[in-house]
Amino acid sequence: MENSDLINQIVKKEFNLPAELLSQDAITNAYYNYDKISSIAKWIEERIHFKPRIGIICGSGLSDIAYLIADKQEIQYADIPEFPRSTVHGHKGVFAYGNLNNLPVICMQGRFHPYEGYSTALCTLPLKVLKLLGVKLVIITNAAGGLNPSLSVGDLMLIKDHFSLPLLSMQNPLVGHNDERFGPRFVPVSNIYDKKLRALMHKCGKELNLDLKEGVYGTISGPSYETVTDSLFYLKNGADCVGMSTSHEATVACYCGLKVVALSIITDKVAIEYDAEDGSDHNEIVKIAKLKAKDAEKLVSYFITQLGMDSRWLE
Ligand SMILES: O=P(O)(O)O[C@H]1O[C@H](CO)[C@@H](O)[C@H]1O
Ligand code: HPA
Repeated sequence: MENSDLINQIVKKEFNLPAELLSQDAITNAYYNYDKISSIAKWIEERIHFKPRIGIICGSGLSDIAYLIADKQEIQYADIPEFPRSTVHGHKGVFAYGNLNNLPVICMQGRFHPYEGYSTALCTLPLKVLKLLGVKLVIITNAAGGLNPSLSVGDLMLIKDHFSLPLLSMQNPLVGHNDERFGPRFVPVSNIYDKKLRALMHKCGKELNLDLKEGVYGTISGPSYETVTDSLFYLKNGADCVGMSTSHEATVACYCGLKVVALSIITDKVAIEYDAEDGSDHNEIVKIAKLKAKDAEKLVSYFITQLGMDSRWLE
């Protein structure tokens, strides 16, 4: 059977309507239903023989976080049936797994972005897979452009909230039929970035002598960067930095009952004055993220050690 016939058949069964009449997120969620995602998780489980408790998503240029894993093993996304592929420079497309400071961790070296052509539901499919693998907490990282003049290139920023026009305007991964086995239809999101985990992260930052900032992450859909007016709009509405990921991932993690902590590396300063020079360049962003990744790695590693000291964090 042709793939499009199959998709139409699945959608028709769920909605009794042709797929053409539905949003991409609704179609994705119909296709990647609970059974399909369970079979992806089972495929991975059978190969890794390992129950991860912590998931890490590596942002652009931040794949080396995975090298913190002592006995690291890998699965390529390309080998996993019906799993998307990474297409962006700085995103390898690999699940790395093993023990990190004695805690079982699975690390996504590469995420999926809506601008690659994936629906937000597809971009966040891995969070549902992580949930079924046994993950309780996710550490999301990203490279972001600094909007707030108090942020400098190289700063580490703990995310306390997000502001996302795409999420507010129907690019929401939870659109479509809901399966309560993952989470509820309507999801409260005012405390996605757990306050206690943020306090723990700040404690870690202090003990490591790192200058850890805190702020709001703004999401645009990309792949074009933001105009000056876009940036001013985000800044005026509370965002301190801007990127093209994270918010939809954190939303799905929260929906699935996973605890979320998220970190941005400020890789560039976004222009907030008209006619200023435009410094946004992805190769440069990846280069800066790699250069500055050491502090993020130290922080993540120490944070995981702290998580290991109290089993309640990973309940
Ligand atoms: O958010 P991550 O994946 O770190 O990457 C950031 O870098 C890319 C833009 O240069 C965008 O994908 C943006 O979201
Ligand atoms: O300046 C930026 N804008 C959007 N996304 C980004 N990701 C890294 N830097 C940026």
